[in-house]
Amino acid sequence: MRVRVCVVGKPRLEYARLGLEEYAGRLRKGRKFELVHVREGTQAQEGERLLEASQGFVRVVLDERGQPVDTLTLHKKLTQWEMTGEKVAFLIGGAEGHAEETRAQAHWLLSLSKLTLQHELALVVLLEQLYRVETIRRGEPYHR
Ligand SMILES: C[S@@+](CC[C@H](N)C(=O)[O-])C[C@H]1O[C@@H](n2cnc3c(N)ncnc32)[C@H](O)[C@@H]1O
Repeated sequence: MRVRVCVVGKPRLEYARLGLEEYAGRLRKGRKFELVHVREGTQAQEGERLLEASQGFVRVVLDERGQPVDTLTLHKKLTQWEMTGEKVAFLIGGAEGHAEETRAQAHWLLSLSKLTLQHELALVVLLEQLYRVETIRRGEPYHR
């Protein structure tokens, strides 16, 4: 299955760059994984760019107001989409968060926690969770 992560801007923080490298590297060995950075701008411009980058994909919009899930639920959702041949895109907003229009286009509004995370940190957490799901899919002992 094709999984794309669309994120506003490129990570500037060193820890985020390292986390991104680590988990994006691991993910590229599994499912068809793509990372798309869209240019920063106004909230509306960023929203348009995120929607354009995820055209034709099931859109999972990451937002603290979304549905909180555990890793096994995320795994189940991805498996369902894989079985129906969908491509899935995860959208991470910029410093101002997502525009209302972006949220309105979500197939699923997903929360990583109730806490507001800096967007580069949210990206690293998402990638680690996608990697965790991948290891569950492959029956590897990473997830406990
Ligand atoms: C700094 S946050 C934006 C905060 C903004 N005040 C808001 O109301 O959304 C930047 C991006 O990181 C992601 N993010 C931050 N915390 C999150 C969380 N708890 N769950 C899911 N995504 C989160 C979202 O994609 C969000 O658009």
